[in-house]
Amino acid sequence: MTTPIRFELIKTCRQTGARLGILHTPHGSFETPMFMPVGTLATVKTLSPEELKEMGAGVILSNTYHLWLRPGHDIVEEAGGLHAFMNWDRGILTDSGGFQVFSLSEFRRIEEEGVYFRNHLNGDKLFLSPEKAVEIQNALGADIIMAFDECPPYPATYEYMKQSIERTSRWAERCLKAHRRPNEQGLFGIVQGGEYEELRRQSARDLVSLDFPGYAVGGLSVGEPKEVMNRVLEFTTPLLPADKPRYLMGVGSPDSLIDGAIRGIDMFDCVLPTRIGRNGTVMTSEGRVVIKNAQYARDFSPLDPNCDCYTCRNYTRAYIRHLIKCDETFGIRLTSYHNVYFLIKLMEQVRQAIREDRLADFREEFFECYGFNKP
Ligand SMILES: Cc1cccc2c(=O)nc(N)[nH]c12
Repeated sequence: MTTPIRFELIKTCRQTGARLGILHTPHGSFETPMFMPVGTLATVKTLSPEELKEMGAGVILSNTYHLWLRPGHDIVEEAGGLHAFMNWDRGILTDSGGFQVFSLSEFRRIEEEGVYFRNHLNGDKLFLSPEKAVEIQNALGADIIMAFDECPPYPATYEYMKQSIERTSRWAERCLKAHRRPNEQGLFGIVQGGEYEELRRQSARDLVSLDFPGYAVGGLSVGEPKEVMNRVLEFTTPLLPADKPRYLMGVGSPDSLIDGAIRGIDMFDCVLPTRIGRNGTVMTSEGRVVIKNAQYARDFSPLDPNCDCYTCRNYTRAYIRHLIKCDETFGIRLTSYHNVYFLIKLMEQVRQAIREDRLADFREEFFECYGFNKP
């Protein structure tokens, strides 16, 4: 069987153990560690594929649950799959829908066969199973698809977590059996187990024994403190094969991307840049800027003096503040463009620091400027 997804390890940072790699996919090869912008409904909100390409995006996300409901995976399949439908010819990854069911829908019941819940748009009763989640993703045609998992709430008891990861492992095996296009779409397993090292070990052991082409660390970025996330990564990533990609789901903020890379993560995704961009908050090399604040009314400097993106080269804080205050759509396009660009460029700096074996030094410099070390 030809593997559609291959991870090439280029080097390991001597200072931190972070990895520099290349993720080879049927739609191109992309350097890691990488940030993947989220385009839930087949669009990275307000940004065009050309803009995403010019900023260097390689793999973008879309979502099984949402596209199943609207427009329907059958329509996307008839369009020729997600790449044709959204005019994106680089990499696409779809999440399996499990997480969205738990975070979006009311009234849900989890059974061995799958999850019963209500459509968050109209209240209709729905059922999603490992087989259905893979069928939808096979129709959508992403290069990387995710196993159907339960992302337990945080915190969860050891007992609840144990029965949850054992079911998630059984679901993962069912996903592998249901996968119709293993030569074109790489199916990743999702390691769960919360903050319990023993359960993370058991989940990783189960999934690695099924030999997935890649692995995600799930169940994080669900409200746990950052030190819990970092501790869980410290004992989880070493359990995963060094020659396979490691994807930390739903992360994240600039500091979490750096700390995740240091702990051996290769791929990240998060709605943060476009979500906070839509309410006028931007990430800059000197920390977050809430552009609506009155202090920027006459500030004719760029959002970020150290950024060379389209927004920062052409517009001022005063102008962008004006647009956001007036609910002008162009305003959130400018903030979203800058925020996605900021995280993609941050990962370029992380990769360069790995090449130079100085990611720990880079972390200190970045945290100092960004304000994470400030009391
Ligand atoms: C999107 C996301 C964020 C955070 C965690 C998870 C998870 O555990 N499982 C899935 N399928 N998705 C997740």
